[in-house]
Amino acid sequence: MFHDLPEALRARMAELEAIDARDRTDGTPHRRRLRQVPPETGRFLALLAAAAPAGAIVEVGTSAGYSTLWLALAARASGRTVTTFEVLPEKVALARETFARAGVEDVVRLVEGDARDRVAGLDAVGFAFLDAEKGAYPALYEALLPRLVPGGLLAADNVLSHAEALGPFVDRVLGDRRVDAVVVPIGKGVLLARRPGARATAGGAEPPAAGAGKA
Ligand SMILES: C[S@@+](CC[C@H](N)C(=O)[O-])C[C@H]1O[C@@H](n2cnc3c(N)ncnc32)[C@H](O)[C@@H]1O
Repeated sequence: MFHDLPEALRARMAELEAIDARDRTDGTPHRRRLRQVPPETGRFLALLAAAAPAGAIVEVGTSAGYSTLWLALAARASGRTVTTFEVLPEKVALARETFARAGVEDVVRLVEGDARDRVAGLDAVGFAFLDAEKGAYPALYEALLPRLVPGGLLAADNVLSHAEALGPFVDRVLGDRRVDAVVVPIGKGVLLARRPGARATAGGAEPPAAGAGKA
C-alpha cells in the first residue's frame, strides 16, 4: 500500500501536511485548523483497515480528508469503500477537493452532516475510525459498536493528547465486556477496540500445521 503511492495522492498528502503544520503555529482559529492525524497514525490506520474483516470502512471527522486518503489506500488494497462524515461545510469543500485531486473519488463516499444522526443507517462495518469532537465519542461509540461485524475494529484518536477529556470514555471502553481494547501510544494515542466473534483465519479453519498429515 505504501510503496509507489500515486503521485497525485502523494502530492495532496504533502500539501495537507504543510497546511496542518502551519495551522498549528500561526494562530489559525480552531474551527479552521485541519487537526490531522500524523503520518504514522495514518499508516497505522491503513494497516488496520486493510486487515479488518469484510465490511465497510467508516470515518467520523473528515476535515480536509488527510486521514481519509490513508483509509482510501486500504480500501483499494482490500476491495471496499470508505464512508466519511464531516459536519462543517467549509471542511466538506476542502475534502471534496482532496478526493478529486488525489484521484480517490471511486473509493470514498463523503457524507455531510452530524454523524450522530447518520451512523444508524450503516450496517456491516469492518473498520471504524473516530476523530471528531471529543464530547461526541461516547455516543458515536455506542452507535457504531452494534454495527461492527464480528471481529470488526474501532479506533479512536487523541486518547493520550486529550487524556483528561477522554479519560472516562477510555476507561469505559477498556472495561466494556463487549470488546477487547487497548491504548496504542502512536501519534496522539489511539484507542483500539475489537468486537469478538470472528475466527482468526479465512474460512473459519486453522491452516494445517507444517508437516501435518505426515507419518
Ligand atoms: C480532528 S478533525 C479530523 C481530522 C481528520 N480525521 C484527519 O486526520 O485528517 C475533526 C473533524 O471532525 C468534524 N466533526 C466533529 N464532530 C463531528 C460530528 N459529530 N459529525 C461529523 N463531523 C464531525 C470537525 O468538523 C472536524 O473537521
